[in-house]
Amino acid sequence: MAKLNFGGVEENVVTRDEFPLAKAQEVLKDEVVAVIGYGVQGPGQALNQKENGVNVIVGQRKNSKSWDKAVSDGFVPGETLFDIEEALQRGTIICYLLSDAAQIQLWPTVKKHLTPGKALYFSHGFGITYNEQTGIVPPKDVDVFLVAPKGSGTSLRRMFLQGRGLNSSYAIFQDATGRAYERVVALGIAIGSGYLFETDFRKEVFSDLTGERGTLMGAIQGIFAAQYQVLRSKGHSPSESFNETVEELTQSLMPLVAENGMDWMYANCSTTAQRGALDWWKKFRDATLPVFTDLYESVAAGKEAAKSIESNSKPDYREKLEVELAELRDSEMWRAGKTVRSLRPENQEPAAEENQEAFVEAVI
Ligand SMILES: NC(=O)c1ccc[n+]([C@@H]2O[C@H](COP(=O)([O-])OP(=O)(O)OC[C@H]3O[C@@H](n4cnc5c(N)ncnc54)[C@H](O)[C@@H]3O)[C@@H](O)[C@H]2O)c1
Ligand SMILES: CC(C)(O)[C@@H](O)C(=O)O
Ligand SMILES: [Mg+2]
Ligand SMILES: [Mg+2]
Repeated sequence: MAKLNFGGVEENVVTRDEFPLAKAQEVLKDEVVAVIGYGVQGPGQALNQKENGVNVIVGQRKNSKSWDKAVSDGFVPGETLFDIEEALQRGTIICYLLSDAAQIQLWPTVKKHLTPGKALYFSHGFGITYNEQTGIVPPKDVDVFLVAPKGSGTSLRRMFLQGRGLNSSYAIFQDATGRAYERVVALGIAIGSGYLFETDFRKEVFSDLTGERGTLMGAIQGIFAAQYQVLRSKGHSPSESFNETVEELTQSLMPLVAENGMDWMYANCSTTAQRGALDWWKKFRDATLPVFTDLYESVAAGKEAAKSIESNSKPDYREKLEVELAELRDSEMWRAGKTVRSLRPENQEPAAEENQEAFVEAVI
């Protein structure tokens, strides 16, 4: 394992140089990897493994949209696609990729098939860390580990197809066979990770829940909404407000941050912009610090897990989520965004004009 220096702190990292795909294939050659669940992570992880030469099968409820998707992705019923219980029985490594709430419901069935020497794989520390709420307590004679891609399953698949790799964390909770390390790292490489950094189950779930509620998803929408509201209330048009809040960030400035860091993005903006950003960023940090602290405490106390379990275990949770997503989609800001996206030259097609017209009608 390589030790790399991250801003002055040494950490364990597994790279593809050190653990190439051929080594992963060798480690996994006698395994049957059963991917249980074919939602967002399931397809990315299953297809990448399959194309990386791993013996992978999918377990999914029959008569579901995800079952049909697995078929159209090339998994063959009775050969590489089975109902969940049969896949659990056939698999030597169980990749538990149902939604975190569904993992609770199905746990008694999964547990039944965890015979000695098998491995239980997660992509989140949720089920194990919050086991008082989930009831997920694996038998002692199986390996238990995780590989958590740091991004959407959609990105995992897209980056794989582009010859790139999404980074993932990995953690071992239980090493019953003495092979947990090589198994988890081999899986991490096989699903298409660019590299793997070490964590534990608790840290993975605490950081992940904080990140998605914070800067990655919750905070970013909150900051967008606040700035957009101020600009609109001061008489700026939707197109100007959206461009100055979202479009410029995603299309122009974030790619520069991704490439070479914040100071480099700043250095590629005017000295006027740099002066202002350097003056204001600490005010934003100080204003949001208490919110982030509350958020972390809520995560660490298990309150965020409880809320997710409670709402996502209801039979109509998909419909309820869809109502809330529609609220975002139907807000003026994101309707303006739809028009703005349609105007990108690469998206120019006749439909763009319809969008423009629809938006003009809706806003004026
Ligand atoms: N979505 C992501 O990109 C992402 C990223 C990193 C980690 N993760 C983690 O990966 C795991 C899987 O997440 P996901 O977002 O892919 O899940 P998901 O919400 O897309 O659901 C996965 C599958 O669960 C099935 N399912 C739902 N309820 C069920 C039930 N009661 N019985 C049987 N099947 C049921 C669905 O049909 C679907 O195929 C979770 O632990 C999640 O936290 C997800
Ligand atoms: C893709 C995310 C936000 O990183 C993941 O954590 C999830 O839960 O979907
Ligand atoms: Mg998450
Ligand atoms: Mg995440």
